[in-house]
Amino acid sequence: MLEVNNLSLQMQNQNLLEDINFTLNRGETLCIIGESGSGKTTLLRSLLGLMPLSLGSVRLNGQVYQSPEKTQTGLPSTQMVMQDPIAALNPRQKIKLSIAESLYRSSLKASELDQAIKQALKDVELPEEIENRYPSQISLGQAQRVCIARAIVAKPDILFFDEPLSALDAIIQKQIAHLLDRLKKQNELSYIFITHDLGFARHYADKILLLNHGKVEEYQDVSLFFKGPESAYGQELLKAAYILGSLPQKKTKENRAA
Ligand SMILES: Nc1ncnc2c1ncn2[C@@H]1O[C@H](COP(=O)(O)OP(=O)(O)OP(=O)(O)O)[C@@H](O)[C@H]1O
Repeated sequence: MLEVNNLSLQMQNQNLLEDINFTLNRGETLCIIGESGSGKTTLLRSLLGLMPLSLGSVRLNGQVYQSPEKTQTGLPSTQMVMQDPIAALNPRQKIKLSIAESLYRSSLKASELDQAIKQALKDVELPEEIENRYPSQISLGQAQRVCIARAIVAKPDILFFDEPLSALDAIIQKQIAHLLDRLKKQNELSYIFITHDLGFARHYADKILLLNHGKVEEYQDVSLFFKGPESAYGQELLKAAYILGSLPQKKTKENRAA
């Protein structure tokens, strides 16, 4: 579905991204990991056409959307969920309007729009009455659910997430991670996550893309990566995560289902 070929990005004579290649199929989750400054956000921004490519291409269902000759802002059938849900919502708008904005291109009648918003809130397990509140009148966890509702209401094929759980406490993180997993299975969605949380990546990813100084250190099936990364950088990263306790010891069938 999504194909990234030889993507490179230079800015101010610096190689911010170099020769990035990966694919994402329907129903797959890719986690982009790597230390701070490795180029994760830059990669996401270049996929979305917010930064121009120097080389390479981004294709969606066979069609080129980004290349040095062509920069299209926003890929069709994609939506984005950011790290800070409160900052992502307009404080002066009721939740209902924030969700409705995702459908501004659709030709839905008012009653259908209303129904789609109610269904999206139900899908993210929020009470219907939240639609009439302002962002300041809901919790952080509820706000992130609203942002997810706003993303899924447009019925995308791919959702991009930039650290969507990092602003939340552990219990809410777990609830939202489960919600995202359920929505993915129900709607056959594909996900691309930027995350520093290797425990999350091990649990939810199908594939791992490890970046270091704008280059791919590893692009691996999740189980192979966590069994033993091939690169010295990958090994060092996992070692640090085990020492700091940010990576639980073993992924088993039982705890994957938990
Ligand atoms: N518009 C820009 N012009 C020049 N350099 C940039 C630009 N945007 C990002 N960079 C540089 O690109 C590098 C990668 O930044 P990026 O934000 O992609 O890293 P990251 O892996 O997402 O980091 P973090 O995990 O801290 O969010 C950094 O050195 C940054 O300073």
